[in-house]
Parts: sequence; C-alpha cells; structure tokens
Amino acid sequence: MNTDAAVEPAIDASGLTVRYGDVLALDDVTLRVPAGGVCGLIGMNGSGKSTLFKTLVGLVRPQTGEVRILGGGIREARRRGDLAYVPQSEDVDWAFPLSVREVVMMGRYGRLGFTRRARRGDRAAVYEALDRVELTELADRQIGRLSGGQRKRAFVARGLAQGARVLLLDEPFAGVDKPSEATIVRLLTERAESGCTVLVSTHDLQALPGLATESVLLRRRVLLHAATTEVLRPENLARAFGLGEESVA
Ligand SMILES: Nc1ncnc2c1ncn2[C@@H]1O[C@H](COP(=O)(O)OP(=O)(O)OP(=O)(O)O)[C@@H](O)[C@H]1O
Repeated sequence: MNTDAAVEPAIDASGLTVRYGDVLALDDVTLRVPAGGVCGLIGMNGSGKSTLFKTLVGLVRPQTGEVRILGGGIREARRRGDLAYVPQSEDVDWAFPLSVREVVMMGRYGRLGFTRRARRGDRAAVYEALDRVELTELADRQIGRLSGGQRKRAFVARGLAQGARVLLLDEPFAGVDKPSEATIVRLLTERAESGCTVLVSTHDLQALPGLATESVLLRRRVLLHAATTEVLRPENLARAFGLGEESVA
C-alpha cells in the first residue's frame, strides 16, 4: 500500500456493492481517482452512475465497501466544504421556494458560522460563480422558473461557490446548449488545473476527449478505467453499451 499522502487518490472507493431490493446497482466497484484532473464516467442507462455518485457523497449507503475522500471520511470532507455534488435534475425539488442566488449560497453553508449569516467573502464567491455560469441576470428568479440548461448551470455555480476540492457532477450537460456546455467544460478544466478533482458523468461521448483525460466505463462494475482515448475505442464501448460503434456515438 502506498503511504505517501501526496499521491493518495482524491476519490478512493473500494469494493462498493449497492442493492435496491432485488436490483444490484453496483457490484464490487473499486475506483481510485487521483487529485487534480477530470475523470469521465460513462455507461448505459441504469449502469449505476447516479448510484455511484450518491454513494460517494453518502446519500446511499453501500452494503459493502468503503469510500474515502481526500484521505478521510465522506462526512469530514462535506463538513469542510471539500465535496460538491451536482445531482441529476430529477433528484431536485424544483418547486422549492429558493432563488438562484440562494441555491448558489447553499454552496457556502459549510463555511458560514453558526448564525448562517453570509459575509462579504461569501457574497463575493456567489456573485463570481453566478457570473461565471452567466446567470447573474436571473439571480433572483425561483429555481423552478429556469430552463433545463439554466438549472444545471445554477447547480454548477453552487459547486464553484463552494470552492470544493472534489467535484462530482451527474450529467451536467443534459439539456444544456452547446455554448453553455463549452462554458461548463472550461470551468471544470480550470478547476482541475488548479488542483481540484472532478468526476463527471455524461452521455455526450464526443465531448469526452475535450473534457476528461481519463475515463471510467461502468456497467454495474468498472469495466475499464484508462485514458479517455483508450476508453472510447469501439471494442470497449461495445462492452459497456452492448452495441456497435455507430449506435453509441
Ligand atoms: N431508488 C431506487 N430504487 C430502486 N432501484 C433503483 C433506485 N435507483 C436506481 N435504481 C436502479 O439501480 C440501477 C442503477 O441506476 P442508476 O440511476 O444508478 O443508473 P445510471 O447509470 O445513473 O442511469 P442513467 O444513465 O439512466 O441516469 C437501475 O437498474 C435502476 O433502475
């Protein structure tokens, strides 16, 4: 075992098995993602991507296995504000009476004192994050009154405002137009260059090489974790999707 803290993986999941009743969603998944890079997560519908994210943030408890984030427990990482999660849109209650600005401010909660009162630095971080995802003009709008792409960008802004060192994004490009996708890719790349670790699932295989240097093919188990160019080879995609090359591109 490597005991050098400097090379300890930022995301270290070992032997994760998750069952929902009779459904085996994750089967002995082991995944180690080094710090400072973007890792893609791909797999067909129902392959366990969302379950893996939820397990990595502690929303789903695995029947077996363990997760370590930045060398410690999930709860500690969350408490420090080091772990940000952008859920799939279906997992969010869009009727909740919160404005875009308030959602983004939630990213600062781990850093606010017990009074939960935002300080100047918190407001500045929220302002900057909104600006970066180009949502400043919609900051006071209720989150349910946004388009699908704007909703995604609001949650990406929450992750940015949090200043987390590990960012988990579950299909941040779903329903997002190409310019907004390019904006999100640029922001994630910048975060990775400054030392953050990003795990991002996507069905947009064409965008993957421009986004992630390494990728994981999931089909309940990790089929392959390698350089993105290797992962995207037709024979590997065929294993993950059970289809020919044309059908999945
Ligand atoms: N709350 C739940 N209760 C029961 N089964 C579930 C639940 N959540 C997910 N599943 C099942 O677990 C498996 C993995 O689902 P998961 O949502 O993790 O896949 P996914 O790769 O994220 O899919 P998609 O690409 O469609 O978002 C599927 O068979 C799904 O039907």
